[in-house]
Amino acid sequence: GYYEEFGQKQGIANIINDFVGVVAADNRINSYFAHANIPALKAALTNQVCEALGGPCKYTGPAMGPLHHSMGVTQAAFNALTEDLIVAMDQHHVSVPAQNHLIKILAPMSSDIITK
Ligand code: HEM
Repeated sequence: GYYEEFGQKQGIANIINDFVGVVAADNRINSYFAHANIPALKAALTNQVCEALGGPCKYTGPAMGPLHHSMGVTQAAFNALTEDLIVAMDQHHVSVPAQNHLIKILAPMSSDIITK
């Protein structure tokens, strides 16, 4: 399954680690993360992606809407973040079908996350 293709929880954690690094270096969106708790963000994203891919993890944080509600996330920022995730998945040689599977799960969350 896709969970195995991503390298299970450790593989996902490695991809998320690099993804957050790509975001931090991305001047289009890194200002959103200026005050973020990066270790907590990495742990939460790892659990969320692991669960979404059918792994034995559970994301226990707030729902996406309330969490991002006051951040003023734009469509352009959402798209940039998605591009950064693809960069990180490419770096880890995740296959295109597996990448598309994850993007298809995340894309509908944009309606809760984009508020501006
Ligand atoms: C499908 C897309 C997204 C998902 C799945 C997602 C997921 C998450 C999760 C799970 C957290 C919680 C971290 C924690 O509990 O500590 C979080 C926080 C956050 N997200 Fe997102 N997010 C998405 C899109 C975005 C976008 C597009 C932006 C802005 C460009 C953004 C900005 C933030 C910020 C600034 C935080 C707060 C970090 C902190 O205060 O410590 N997110 N996101």
